[in-house]
Amino acid sequence: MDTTHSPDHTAEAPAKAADQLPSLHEPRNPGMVLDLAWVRSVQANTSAIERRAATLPGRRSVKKAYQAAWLCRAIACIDLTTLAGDDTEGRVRRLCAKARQPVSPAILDKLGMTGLTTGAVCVYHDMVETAVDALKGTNIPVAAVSTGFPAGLSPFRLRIAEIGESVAAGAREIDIVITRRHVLQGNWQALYDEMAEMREACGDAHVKAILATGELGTLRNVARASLVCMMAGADFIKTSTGKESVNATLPVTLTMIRAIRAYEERTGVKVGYKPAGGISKAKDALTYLAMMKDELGDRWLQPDLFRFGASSLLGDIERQLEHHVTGAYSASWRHALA
Ligand SMILES: O=C[C@H](O)COP(=O)(O)O
Repeated sequence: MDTTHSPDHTAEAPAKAADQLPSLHEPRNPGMVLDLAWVRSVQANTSAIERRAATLPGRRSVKKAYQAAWLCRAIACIDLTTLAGDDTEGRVRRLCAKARQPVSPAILDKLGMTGLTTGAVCVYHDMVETAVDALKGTNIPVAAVSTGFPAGLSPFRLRIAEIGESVAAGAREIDIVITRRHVLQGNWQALYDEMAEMREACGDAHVKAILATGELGTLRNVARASLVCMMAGADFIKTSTGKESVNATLPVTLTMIRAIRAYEERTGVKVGYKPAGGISKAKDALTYLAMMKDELGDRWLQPDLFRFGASSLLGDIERQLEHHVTGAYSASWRHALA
C-alpha cells in the first residue's frame, strides 16, 4: 500500500456551505472476490504513518469564516450517537431534536446558513423505532449498532437476525462489528464470509464495518482488515465502537483511508470512512477533515462518504460557532446533550 505523503494544500473552506450541499450518493460498493494475494501483500510502515499523523495537526490552521464553514461541514458529517446502557426514549428523542437542529437558529442566521442537520442519529437496536419516529419528516437516517455490539460475540445467527430486525424497525444504516479473532488469526476468509453475509442481511441499508482497531494489534492488521471488509462489500469502514480502550486515532485513520484509496484505485469504487470514539473537540474534527481532504480529496468531505461517530463533539462545535458569531464562549453545560 502506498504510504507516500500527499502534498499539502492550503487550508481553505469546504467548497460549499452545509445548506448548499448537493445530495450526493455514490453507487453502493458491490464488493469483489476475496483477493488473498492482495490482502497478504499489504504492509503498513508504522513509524512513517505515525510521523505523518503527528505533524498534521500542527500544520493546519483554519481561521474565522473558513473555520466556521469547516465546523458546519463537520456537523453535517456527525452520526450523533447515544450508546449507553441507560438510554431512554426521552434521551433519544432529545438527541433527535438536536440532530434536526444542531445549532441555534440565531447562530445559523448570523452564519447565513439554513437547513443544517447532522448526518445521522446512531443508537442501539432497541431505540431504532423511537429515533425513526422522532426524525419523521426529515431525511436524517437512523443508524443502528447491531450484531451484538460492542463485542460482536453473540451467536452468528442472532447477529444476522438483529440486523434484520433493525432494518425492519426503520434503520437505514447498520453499523456491524467484526470478529476481531478472525483478524488476529489472519483468517481472512472467515472475515470476508462474515462481512459478506452481514452485508446481505442489511438489504438496502448501508453497512458500516466497525473494525475495533484498538483490538487489532498492528496497523498492518488494520490495513488488511479494512481491505477484506471492502472486498466483502462494506459501504463504510469505521474505526471503533467507542468502547475499546483505544478508539479513533490519526495513525489508524491514515492507515484506513489509504486502504480506501487503494481500493478505489483498483476497483473505481468509493468507500466511506467513519472515525468513532473519543472525538469530542472541534479542533480534532478539523484535523480529521483536513486529513480526509489531503489523502482522499474533497469528495470525501461529504456526509455520504464521511462521518464522525461521536456523542459529545457537537457540543464543542456549537460553542466554537457561538464564539465565532458573538465573541464569547458559553458554558459547556448549555450544550449538554450533544
Ligand atoms: O460510534 C460512536 C461512538 O460510540 C461514540 O463514541 P464517543 O461517545 O466517545 O463519542
